[in-house]
Amino acid sequence: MTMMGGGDTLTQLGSTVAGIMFIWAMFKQYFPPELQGHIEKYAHKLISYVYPFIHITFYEYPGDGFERSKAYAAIQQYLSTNSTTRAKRLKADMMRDSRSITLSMDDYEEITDEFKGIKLWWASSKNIPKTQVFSIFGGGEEKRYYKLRFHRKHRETITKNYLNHVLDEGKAIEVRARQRKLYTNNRNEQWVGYRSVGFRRTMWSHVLFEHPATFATLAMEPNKKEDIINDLITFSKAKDYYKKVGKAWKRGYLLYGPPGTGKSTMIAAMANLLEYDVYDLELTAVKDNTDLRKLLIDTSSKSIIVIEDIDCSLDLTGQRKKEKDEKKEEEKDPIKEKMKDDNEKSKVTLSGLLNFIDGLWSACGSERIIVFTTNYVEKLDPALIRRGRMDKHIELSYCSFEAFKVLARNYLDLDSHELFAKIRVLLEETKTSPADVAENLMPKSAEEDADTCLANLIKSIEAAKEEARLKAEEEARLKAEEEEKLKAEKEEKEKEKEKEKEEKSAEDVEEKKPAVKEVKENGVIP
Ligand SMILES: Nc1ncnc2c1ncn2[C@@H]1O[C@H](COP(=O)(O)OP(=O)(O)OP(=O)(O)O)[C@@H](O)[C@H]1O
Ligand SMILES: [Mg+2]
Repeated sequence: MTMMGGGDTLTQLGSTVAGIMFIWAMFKQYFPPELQGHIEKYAHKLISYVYPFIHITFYEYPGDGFERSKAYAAIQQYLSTNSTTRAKRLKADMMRDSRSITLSMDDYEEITDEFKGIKLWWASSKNIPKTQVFSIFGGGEEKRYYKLRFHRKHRETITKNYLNHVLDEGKAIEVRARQRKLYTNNRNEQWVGYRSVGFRRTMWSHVLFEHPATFATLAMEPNKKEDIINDLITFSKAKDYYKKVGKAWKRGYLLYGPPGTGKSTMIAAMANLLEYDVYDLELTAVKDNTDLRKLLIDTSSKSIIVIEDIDCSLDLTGQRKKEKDEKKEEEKDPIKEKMKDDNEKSKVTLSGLLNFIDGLWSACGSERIIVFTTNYVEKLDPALIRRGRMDKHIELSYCSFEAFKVLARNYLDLDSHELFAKIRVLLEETKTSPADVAENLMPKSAEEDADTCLANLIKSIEAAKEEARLKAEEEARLKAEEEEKLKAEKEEKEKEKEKEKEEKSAEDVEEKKPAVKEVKENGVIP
């Protein structure tokens, strides 16, 4: 492969011509205007004859310079895979958020590329400004750019096809190499902080997403699991379908069930299956509906937006009422006031949240999954979880025998064991969460083997069973006592009523007597 193509001599020629043009610009005032026109016309002809190339420059930070150009990033990816075998001087770099070293073309290096038999030259370079401006975010002091050079007769093909090819290819490489991220939303005040130093607002902070959970390790009935996996994969491939039916390309999942049944684990498994980023939205840190919308707009496609324990984050009307009451008592205490300011309550309303999920704004960006988790599905507003908002409702419940088998395989590499039958019966009788089962199956010391772990599990379930039995007994006893008490009270009341009745009838008799006497006295009785 050629490193410095035939274009190199032409480049030199080009700069010579440019030099001549510069001198011409200085002296042209001494020529009469008609002659000027003639000279320029022929000069341009001459230039295009000896220098038939077109240059296109792609800056890393175009425009105001805060946002890195997407085209530059894509070209960098494209060239780094295409150039490492060809360029002599390479630059090793630890890409942001990546753990491995990536190689790219060093500054002032040039490589050739070929597209449909057309030869092109890519050069990387940078402008160093005369005044050094300090910038902590890079991109401020040096302006890096890539320059593409090609023969002008290929203009059509290059601008229409080749550039698209480079951008698409670059993006695809980026997606393949990308490290997935777990984001969480910052409090509103922190956005302003970032803005004041001239960096673009960051509403989300992130770390690398490295949760090891997969659907293979998730304990759940196999057919239910299969169903969810199919649903997710169908969704991720349904771009054209969603377009056809006129729906935004997104899907809502509601995960509900008791604590420790794998709701959070399932979200991680979903992200790993589809290779999506995860946005963990903390609703209580969102100031109001407008901020909620801004957060939504700032999420990327191919992502899962998660709101955990939605029933707790969304105590909407009650929350504000309580705040007012508290204010009266605390007004004189400055420390408490300050503390309250710090955890100022969110003013996100139910309608704000509904809009977040399927309002007009939710359609910007695509390929997004929204997941709610809750322990109490019955507490949620029906509007929030109706189909169309939360399309699929998934119940995660206590550990079944099938789910136990998955855990036994994960934790102990066991497919069967003589104790399985006993465990099956116990699991059917007692509500045990997969988290509890998993905890017991994990060896606690080097001496513990599968047998001891299973025995531990049995012991633990039996203890839980005993506890549940005692609790049920206690409850039954309390209930019986309560009933007894109620019955006694009722009897007491009835007795009292009886007594009242008797007294009343006795009084009536007393009252009637004088009336008769009176009548008799008047002598009206027949
Ligand atoms: N179905 C499951 N399959 C495999 N592991 C599970 C499962 N359920 C729970 N676990 C284990 O138990 C732990 C707790 O589970 P997880 O955090 O997913 O529960 P959760 O349903 O989100 O609970 P909560 O409602 O309290 O948030 C996990 O670390 C995981 O190892
Ligand atoms: Mg959870």
